[in-house]
Amino acid sequence: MKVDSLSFHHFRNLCDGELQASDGVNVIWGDNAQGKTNLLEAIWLFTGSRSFRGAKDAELLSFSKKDAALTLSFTAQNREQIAKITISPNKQVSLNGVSMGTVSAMAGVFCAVVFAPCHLSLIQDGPAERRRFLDAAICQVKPSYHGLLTEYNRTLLQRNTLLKDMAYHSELSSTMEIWEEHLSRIGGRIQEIRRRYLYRLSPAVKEVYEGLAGGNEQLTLSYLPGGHNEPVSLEGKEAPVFKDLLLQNLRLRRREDMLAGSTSVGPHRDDLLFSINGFSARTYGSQGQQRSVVLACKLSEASLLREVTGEQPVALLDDVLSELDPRRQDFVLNHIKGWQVFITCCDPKQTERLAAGRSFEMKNGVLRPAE
Ligand SMILES: Nc1ncnc2c1ncn2[C@@H]1O[C@H](COP(=O)(O)OP(=O)(O)OP(=O)(O)O)[C@@H](O)[C@H]1O
Repeated sequence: MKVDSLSFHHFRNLCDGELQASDGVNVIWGDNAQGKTNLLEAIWLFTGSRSFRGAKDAELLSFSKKDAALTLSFTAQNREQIAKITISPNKQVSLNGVSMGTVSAMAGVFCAVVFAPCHLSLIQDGPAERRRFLDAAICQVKPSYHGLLTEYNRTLLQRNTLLKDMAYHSELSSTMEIWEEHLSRIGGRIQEIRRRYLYRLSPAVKEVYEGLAGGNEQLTLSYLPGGHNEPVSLEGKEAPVFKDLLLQNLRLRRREDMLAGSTSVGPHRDDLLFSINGFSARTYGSQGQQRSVVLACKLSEASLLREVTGEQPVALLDDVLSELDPRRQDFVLNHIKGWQVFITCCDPKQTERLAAGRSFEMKNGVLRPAE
């Protein structure tokens, strides 16, 4: 998978222009607030996922503009393809001249992994961030998963509404049974898919982390399904029957849930736990350790994506090297050799150890090949 070129029109602070990418490393350097991250965000949108900064579509338009467009020429499955995203203010996509509707249609067509400083929230924030990471990663290897999540959220909403109505209409309990069975069927499937994904991701994350840390630290990743008291093992292939456990828990907690007016168990309460040498990375990890955990997740996500799709995803690395000591920096730079990489930094000297590629300066939204 590689980006050949990207053109942008009225996108954030970027002045209309085009990036002609190298197949190897593309360094985009410049001072703060010049538009480097905006450029990575523009490429990322072609994966079909939401902005990695959580931006709403309208925020992607240049101030005071009513529409924007991005055109990506890329090579996937040995074929040159062209995708175009128009934002006015909702995003629509066309692929090779055919309208595909919403950008989620690009899931699995163009693949990338992104690391941005805001992704430290994967460790530092609550479980929702970790679920978001997991879901976005799974969607890239299994695009139909997106539909399952939508169906789950719709059914969850039905149960929550019914919980409130049941307080006044006890006769609704048989309807509740039906919704709970449906919810546990879809929810159990989501948990099974998440566990299977983590079972494959976990060894790679451990290995990359231990490489980053120079073999002095051990990282453990565990999956805690919403409603379970203990994490489920990611070591063996044996997995609990999530569907049955979820149905049991939904019935068991129905009264409590009625009082709370919301559902307390299910994949919308899942969490991932990271521990370094047995201690929670969230509670005890240093900045550098937390950054390394997130990086290990992102780099491993890319390896898994390549295993599943046969294509090496494009790596988008925003300000990845800061706060890492030289040994950790070297590990990152060596690990990504051979990938197509877009890496931003303020000081291009930081990336001198990378293989040859192209370097661009970003200044006030103007992108120029650097001398
Ligand atoms: N919708 C928009 N329209 C115009 N300008 C915008 C829009 N959204 C963000 N900006 C501007 O883009 C600039 C930030 O760009 P970006 O986040 O890409 O910076 P950066 O070069 O990555 O900086 P840093 O090194 O600090 O991360 C800010 O000056 C911001 O005001």
